[in-house]
Amino acid sequence: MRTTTARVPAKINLALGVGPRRDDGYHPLATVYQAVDLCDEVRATEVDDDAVTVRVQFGGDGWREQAPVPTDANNLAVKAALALRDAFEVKAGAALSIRKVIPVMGGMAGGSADAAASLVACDALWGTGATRTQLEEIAAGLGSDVPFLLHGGTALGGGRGEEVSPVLARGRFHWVFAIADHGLSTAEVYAGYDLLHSDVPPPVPEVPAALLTALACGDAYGVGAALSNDLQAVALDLRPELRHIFTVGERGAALGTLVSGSGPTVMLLAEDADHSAQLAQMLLSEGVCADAVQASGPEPGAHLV
Ligand SMILES: C[C@@](CO)(OP(=O)(O)O)[C@H](O)COP(=O)(O)OP(=O)(O)OC[C@H]1O[C@@H](n2ccc(N)nc2=O)[C@H](O)[C@@H]1O
Ligand SMILES: Nc1ncnc2c1ncn2[C@@H]1O[C@H](COP(=O)(O)OP(=O)(O)O)[C@@H](O)[C@H]1O
Repeated sequence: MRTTTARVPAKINLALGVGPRRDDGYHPLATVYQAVDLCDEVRATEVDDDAVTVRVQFGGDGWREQAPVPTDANNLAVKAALALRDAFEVKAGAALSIRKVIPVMGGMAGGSADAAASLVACDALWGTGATRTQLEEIAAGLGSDVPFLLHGGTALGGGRGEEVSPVLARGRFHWVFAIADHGLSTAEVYAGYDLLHSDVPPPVPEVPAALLTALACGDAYGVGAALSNDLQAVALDLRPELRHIFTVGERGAALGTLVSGSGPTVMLLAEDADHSAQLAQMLLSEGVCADAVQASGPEPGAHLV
C-alpha cells in the first residue's frame, strides 16, 4: 500500500491585533505568525475503497490523551482530505493517521496544522497536481489559520487570519511553552472579547512597527518587548491561574511572556537554548503548568517527509 507523510509545525502569534466583530461573525486580524518546531505528522495510506478514515496517536505525555480529538468526519484532517477530493474529483479514499504532539485546544492551531498536513499528504497520495494557490484556497475554507500552516516561517496575517504574506525575520527564536492540562475554546475567547468591547468597539488592528523592526534585525530582546495579544486579557479572565506563569517568566528573565493565540498555552521567549531549558525547569518545579516544552522557530510549513 502506498503511503505519504507530511510534517507540520505549531503556530504562535507574536502579535495578535483583533478588530470589531464582522457581520459574518469573524474578527479582522492584524497578526504576525511564527511556526515553531513542535510538530504533528499526518500519514495518508492508500485504501481499496473510497472511505477517508482517521486514527490519532499521541506523541506526547499521557495527559494529552485526555484531550478530545474527533476520530470521525469532524477531524480537521478528514475535512481537509474530503475538501481536496471534492475539488479535484478524486474517487479514491485514504486511511489517515495523525501523530499528535501539538497541544489540543492550546491556542497553537493543532487542528489547523493537521488539516494543512492532510492536504499535503493527500495531494501527494492522490497525485491531484494542485497548485500552491489552489491548496491555499482550500486551506482558507477549512479554517482561518490553515493557510499559514501551509506557508510556515514568520508571516503577516490579515483578513480573518487567512491572508498570509511573508515577513523579513532574521535568526532563530527559542521558546518555552507552558501547557495547561485542559484547553480553551477559540470561539468562547472571541465571544469574551466581544463582551469586553460591548460599549466601545476596538480600533482597526495594526501590527506593531517595533515588532517588525526587531524581527528584521534578529533582535530577540526587541521581539520580547514587542509581543502583544488582544485576546490575552480574556484568556487570563477565564484562567486566572495563568498569571503565575508570568511571575515565573519575570523571575527567570524571559525576554517576553505572552498567551499564545486564544490560549491557554503561555509562551516565554528565551535568550538561547540554555536559557529556555532553565525556564522550562523553573516552570515545572514551581508547578504552574501541566508541562513545559521547548521549541524554536521559524520552521517551514506543512511538507512531505
Ligand atoms: C485565535 C487564533 C489566532 O491565530 O488561533 P488559535 O489561537 O485559536 O489557534 C485564530 O484566529 C483562530 O483561527 P481558527 O482556529 O482557524 O479559527 P476558525 O476555525 O476559522 O474559527 C473558529 C471560531 O473562532 C472565531 N474566529 C476565528 C477567527 C477570526 N478571525 N475571528 C473569529 O471570531 C469564530 O467564532 C469562529 O467560529
Ligand atoms: N486533528 C485535530 N487535532 C486537534 N483538534 C481537532 C482536530 N480536528 C478537529 N479538532 C477540534 O478542533 C478544536 C480546536 O482544536 P485545536 O486546533 O487543537 O485548538 P486551537 O484552536 O486552540 O489551536 C477542538 O475542539 C478539537 O476537538
